Amino acid sequence: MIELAGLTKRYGRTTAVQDLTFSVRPGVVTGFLGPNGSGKSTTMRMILGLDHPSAGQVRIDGRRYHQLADPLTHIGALLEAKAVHPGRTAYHHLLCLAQSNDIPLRRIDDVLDLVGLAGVAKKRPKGFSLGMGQRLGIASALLGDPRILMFDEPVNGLDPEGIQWIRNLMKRLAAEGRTVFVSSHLMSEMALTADHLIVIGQGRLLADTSMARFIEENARTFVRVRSPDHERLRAALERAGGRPRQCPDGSLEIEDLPAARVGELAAENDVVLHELSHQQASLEEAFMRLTHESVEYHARAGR
Ligand SMILES: Nc1ncnc2c1ncn2[C@@H]1O[C@H](COP(=O)(O)OP(=O)(O)OP(=O)(O)O)[C@@H](O)[C@H]1O
Repeated sequence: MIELAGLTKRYGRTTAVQDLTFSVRPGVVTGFLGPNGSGKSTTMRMILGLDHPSAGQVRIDGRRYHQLADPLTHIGALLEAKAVHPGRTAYHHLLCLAQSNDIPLRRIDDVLDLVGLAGVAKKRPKGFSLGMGQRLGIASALLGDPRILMFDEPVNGLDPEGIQWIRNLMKRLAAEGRTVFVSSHLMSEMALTADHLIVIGQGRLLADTSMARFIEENARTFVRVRSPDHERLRAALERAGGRPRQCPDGSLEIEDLPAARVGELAAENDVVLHELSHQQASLEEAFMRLTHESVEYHARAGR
């Protein structure tokens, strides 16, 4: 478990992170979302003890990062995929990490296998593709077999196969009972991966909730209906207490009647339907609504 209490970071006049209090729990993938510059990387660096908080604290399984005897066996992280010595082979890179953290050397082959890099273990990372670099970063994070994993933008720049591989890996790690904390700008990907969400804006906590609840609370769901006889349909919907909205494409949107009721009303009134669909709001829409103000603030400040 990762626990943040009143975590704050100021850089001169900029407050990058302000009074963040939340916990990241084991057994689920927790997504970490926020607009550009909202403080995600700064928060992650403080969790790893790479940045010193101006106020507040972070606990990793109840202890500060610097109090952990062999940190890599408690928490593994991928922050900068390219933070690898270019002159060392993939194997040698992992060997240095294992030796300096008292990790059994057999773990090197295990993680190389796990991330699919066994065949290039003796190659230097400077020739690696972006996807291979990410895999080596993930191998480093997994080397100490930690119960907590943290990934900053792990799918950045990856192809669909690489993205799917990382998604399945995260889910598997969480299913093993580990704590998985991951940031991403790809909303559609986050919607498929995360069970729980932490959302920040301008360094402050905006939401700490399940994925389903976040979407339900921050985005609109409605029924879309299309008919060649939409005036009669509209009248029937209004008689039933609905308030259909006419869209420019000729369809009607109804927020206050369920799809089944709209279908029944159409049948009762002999109205032909060309479309009847429940429109599920997306994570992206929910995120945009919630963070709109912080983005606006930045745009105004920029001007
Ligand atoms: N070392 C630093 N010195 C000064 N300001 C910094 C430093 N690191 C971050 N900041 C500022 O703190 C704020 C938060 O930055 P941070 O990189 O944590 O955001 P982020 O959410 O990770 O952004 P992105 O999604 O763009 O990666 C920004 O205003 C940034 O300019």
